[in-house]
Amino acid sequence: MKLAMIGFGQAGGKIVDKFIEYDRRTGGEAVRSAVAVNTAKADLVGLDHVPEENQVLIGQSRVKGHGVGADNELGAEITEEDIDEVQGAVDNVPVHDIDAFLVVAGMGGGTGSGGAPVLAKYLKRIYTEPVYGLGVLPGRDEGGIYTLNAARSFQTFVREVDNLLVFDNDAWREAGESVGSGYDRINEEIVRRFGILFGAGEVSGDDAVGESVVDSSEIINTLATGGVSTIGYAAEEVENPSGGLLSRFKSDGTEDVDSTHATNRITSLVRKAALGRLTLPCEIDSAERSLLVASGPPEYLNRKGVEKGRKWLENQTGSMEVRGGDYPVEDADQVAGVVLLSGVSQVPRVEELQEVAVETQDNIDEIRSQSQESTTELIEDDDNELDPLF
Ligand SMILES: Nc1nc2c(ncn2[C@@H]2O[C@H](COP(=O)(O)OP(=O)(O)OP(=O)(O)O)[C@@H](O)[C@H]2O)c(=O)[nH]1
Repeated sequence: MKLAMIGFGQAGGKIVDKFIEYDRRTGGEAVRSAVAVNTAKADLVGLDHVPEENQVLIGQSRVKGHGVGADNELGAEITEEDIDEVQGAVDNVPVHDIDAFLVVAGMGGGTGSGGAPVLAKYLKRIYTEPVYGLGVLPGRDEGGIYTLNAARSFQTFVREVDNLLVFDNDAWREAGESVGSGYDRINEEIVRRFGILFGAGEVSGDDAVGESVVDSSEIINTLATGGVSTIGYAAEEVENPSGGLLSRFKSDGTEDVDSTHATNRITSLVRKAALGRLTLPCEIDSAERSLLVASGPPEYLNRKGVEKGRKWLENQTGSMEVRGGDYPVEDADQVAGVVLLSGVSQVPRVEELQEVAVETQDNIDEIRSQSQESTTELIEDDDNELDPLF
């Protein structure tokens, strides 16, 4: 799937940077174009891979390159005012060559949380390609203002994008890890999961030696539910055909992979992926549609495994809208199963986020004194009443 990625705010920029690195490392081509937008100059300077001409500093007249300090109302205002500058960078995107936009942002801060929904709305007005979001939820220990930002932004972001893919930092924090210290590890996890999904729809004709390769229209159809999506992943090491003396492949190059074993491995990975830790934990039977991808050396992929995995997912989700296929990666030393659950509705974390946001409004004086940031307008604006999400 060919994507134009736009990273908004610090987390968004870092994750897009990581996606480019992942593509280069794995020979993938999912990121056709990358743009980073920020109100803080230092965050843009820290990027290694997003081309400089595609880095956009907005709000200079308001915050002088110093960021909006978790004020997401200000982040949204600045984005509206400076949307032409963002458009200037989006003009570099070869839109005829992409399948969709992906706007990536942390939901807890000010710039990404405020700006990403504004940009998504704008892109949808201008372009016919789908606009997806990748929203990162803050950890529970980040404080009230981050939760409040996330609750409000999440609501708006879901409304403005064609589908919001969600990653919950909180579900991925390791015991004893402080806020921020695990981001490198977490960002790796994000790009691995989403990278396989997006890479799967990007196998060119020449590489398509898999039995039933996933194409981008299947990903788009799965995401057409709208609402919120989550991803599961599981992998198992295997011996690669080019794996040296111990290789189980014959000297004439033909594979010697036991097909029953390969089938069972795929179905078991699909189960582990769906029942293990999701990017956003949820009840999987609340998914409207799903898609499974089996990736790895082509010799280890087979149609039967994918079919059995699909049947199992149909049973688990109670939906017949389950797509599936494989993503052959010649040099891989793992077989991986990725499950995309789209249009999920029973998500405890989102329900909790909303409750906390409502409580937060009641304790606003306390939060104001804890936060240096101006939250007044955001909280006192009557139009910002919280609506139920599901
Ligand atoms: N997964 C992940 N989450 C991050 C990372 N950096 C920040 N976050 C999360 O994203 C939220 C928003 O932070 P930032 O992206 O730094 O904020 P911003 O959008 O730049 O906004 P301001 O700094 O307020 O201008 C935080 O609450 C964290 O939960 C990162 O590298 N990876």
